[in-house]
Amino acid sequence: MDSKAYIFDIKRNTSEDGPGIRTTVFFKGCPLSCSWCQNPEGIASGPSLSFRAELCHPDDCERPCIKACKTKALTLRDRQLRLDRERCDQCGRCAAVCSRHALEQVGQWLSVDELFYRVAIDKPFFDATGGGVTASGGECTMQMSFLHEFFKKLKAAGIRTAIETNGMFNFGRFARLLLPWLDLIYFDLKLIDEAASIQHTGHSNRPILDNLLRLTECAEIPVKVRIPLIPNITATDENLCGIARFLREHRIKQVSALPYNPLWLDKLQRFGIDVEYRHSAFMSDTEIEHCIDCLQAS
Ligand SMILES: C[S@@+](CC[C@H](N)C(=O)[O-])C[C@H]1O[C@@H](n2cnc3c(N)ncnc32)[C@H](O)[C@@H]1O
Ligand code: SF4
Ligand code: SF4
Ligand code: SF4
Repeated sequence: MDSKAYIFDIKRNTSEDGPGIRTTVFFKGCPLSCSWCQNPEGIASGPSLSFRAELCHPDDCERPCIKACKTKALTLRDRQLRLDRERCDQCGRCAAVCSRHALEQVGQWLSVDELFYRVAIDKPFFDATGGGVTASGGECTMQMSFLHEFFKKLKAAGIRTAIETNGMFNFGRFARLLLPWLDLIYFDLKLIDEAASIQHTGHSNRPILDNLLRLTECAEIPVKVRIPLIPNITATDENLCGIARFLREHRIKQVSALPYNPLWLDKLQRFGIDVEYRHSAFMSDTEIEHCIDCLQAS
C-alpha cells in the first residue's frame, strides 16, 4: 500500500527556504518542543483542530458543530462556543460542518503520488529560477521512508530537493534513505549548551552536534547551518560565541542567522497551546547586527 504522511501546509512561491522559487512542504511531528517554535501546530504528529473564536457566531447559526461532536468537547456558555481540548479526540467532524471555517482540521494525509502531483505543477517555475521543493515541518526526517520515496520521485522528474532539519535523526537511516536524493540541507543549530538545550527544546543537543559533524564530513552537497536568533534564549552572547567557536573548531563555514519571528504568538490561542515564552517584538537591526558580530568575532 502507498504510504501516507500527515502534511499540515504546502506553501508555493516561497523564497526563504532555498534558491529560486520553491514549494515548501510542512510535515507534522517533531521530537523537539522548542519554546519559541513558529510552527507549534507542527509538533504533534496527528491532526490539530484550529478554533478561531473571532469567526464563530453561534447566535447566527444552528450550531451543527455541537451536534456533530460525539465527545461533548463543544458546549455553549454565555452565548459563546467553548472547546474543551481535553475531551477532543481530533476527529474533525465539527470542522466538516462549520461553514464559517471557525473550526478547521489543519492538515491532511497525503500519499507520495498525491503530494508529488501537488508540487510538480510548479516545475516550470523551479526550472526557470533554479528552485525546487523544500521539506520542512515539524521535523520532516521523522517520516524518513515517505520522504525517501517522495524525493526519489522528485529527482526522477528533474526537481531539486532540500530539507530544513533540527538534526535530531538516526544518522545511518538519514545517510541511506535521504542523503542520496538531496541537493541541499539547512541544518539548525539552536543551543550549544546541553543543559540549555534540554531546558528550552526538551532534548540534549549531543546527537544534533554529532550528526552535524558526521554530515559535514561525508556530504557531497551543501550543508548550511542556520541559527535562529531567539531573544534571551539563543540570541545571547554566550550561546552565539559558543556556537561560533564550535563551528570554527570544526571548520564549518556555511552559516547564517534567522531573526526572531514573533508572529507565531497568534497561533497559541487558535491551537490552544500554552507556553511560557511569549516574546512579542521583532528584533531591531542593531540587535541583529550585534548577534552577527558575536558569530563573526569568536
Ligand atoms: C519551524 S522549523 C522546522 C524545521 C526543523 N524542525 C528545524 O527546527 O530546523 C523551520 C525554521 O524555523 C526556525 N524557527 C522556529 N521558530 C522560530 C521563530 N519564532 N522565529 C524565527 N525562526 C524560527 C527554526 O529555527 C528553523 O530554522
Ligand atoms: S464553530 Fe462554526 S458551526 Fe459551530 S457555532 Fe461557531 S460558526 Fe457555528
Ligand atoms: S474534533 Fe471531534 S472531538 Fe474534537 S471538538 Fe471537533 S467533533 Fe468534537
Ligand atoms: S525543532 Fe523545529 S519544528 Fe521542532 S519545535 Fe523546534 S523549531 Fe519547531
